[in-house]
Amino acid sequence: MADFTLPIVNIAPFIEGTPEGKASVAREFAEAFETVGFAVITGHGVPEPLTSGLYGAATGFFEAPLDTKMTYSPPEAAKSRGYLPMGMESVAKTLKGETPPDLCEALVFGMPHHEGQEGHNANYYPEKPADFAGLVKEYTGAILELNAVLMRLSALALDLPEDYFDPMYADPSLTLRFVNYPDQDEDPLPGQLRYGEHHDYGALTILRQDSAPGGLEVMDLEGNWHEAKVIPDSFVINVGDLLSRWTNDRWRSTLHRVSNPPRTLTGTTRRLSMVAFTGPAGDTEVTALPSCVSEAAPAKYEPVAAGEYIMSKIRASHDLDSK
Ligand SMILES: O=C(O)CCC(=O)C(=O)O
Ligand SMILES: [Fe+2]
Repeated sequence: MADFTLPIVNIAPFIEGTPEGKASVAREFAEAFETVGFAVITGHGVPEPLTSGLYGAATGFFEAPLDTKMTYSPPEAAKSRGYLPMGMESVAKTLKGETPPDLCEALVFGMPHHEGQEGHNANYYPEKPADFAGLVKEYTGAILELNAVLMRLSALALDLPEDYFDPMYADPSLTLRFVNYPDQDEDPLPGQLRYGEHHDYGALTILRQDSAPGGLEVMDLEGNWHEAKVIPDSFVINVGDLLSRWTNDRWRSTLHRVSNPPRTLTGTTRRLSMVAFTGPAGDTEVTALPSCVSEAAPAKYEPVAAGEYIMSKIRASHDLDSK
């Protein structure tokens, strides 16, 4: 347990763009995703004041009374936007059937520039703190820029031309999920966690976590859970089911969860994460990448449309498929 660390990859040499720098970052990226399915990236170029400003705004939102927060909860059953109070979601249901609700509340945004387009609902932007909407839009732009870099890096790491994914990411998908894990005044139920074990659904997830106790844990190949240490000014990147499937399982979509803080701690253990789930345009047909199939390793999966695949996972997490 003590010696497990997620691979740390400084991507600045890729962004700066010498061929040797790019090739060496791509090798580190490939190694991380083929073995652990996670990497911690530094040198990413997202301005720290933007990230920490938004972190502060999201913290302020969750401090509002529940009835204020509920005014941002949408009417539809499978909620992929707005406020999701505690008790709404049990993410481990996607794997294990009935499980107790996760000990978190969330505020979710879809892509600002998709709002109002067919198949895309409007976002709910809190009025307070002031300029939350502006910060969300600015951060979305910065994360999409980073994601475009990461997908070019992914292409090289998968032995594809650097611009291979560009057409599928001209109009990418992005869901921004702010998650608040409150203090736990009462004992959790048996098996109840801050966020149950799960795989992410999409392509790359870009996560900013904070250093409060009761944090992200990642499963290794032997089935042991390990704490993901928090590196300042970094993002945790992981491979979701869609990207793993795209690579014909060459890259791992690794099981992870958020643990409860130890009951012995006094003082606050409240934790806030900012999670960006990214993917290609919703109508992208995801079929095994040419560099990931061979006679010895034929394609394992049927082609799927990216957007439909992710929606089916969201429905399962809300237990709607069985109703
Ligand atoms: O809060 C975290 O560190 C991870 C959250 C997570 O895994 C998710 O939202 O999918
Ligand atoms: Fe996750």
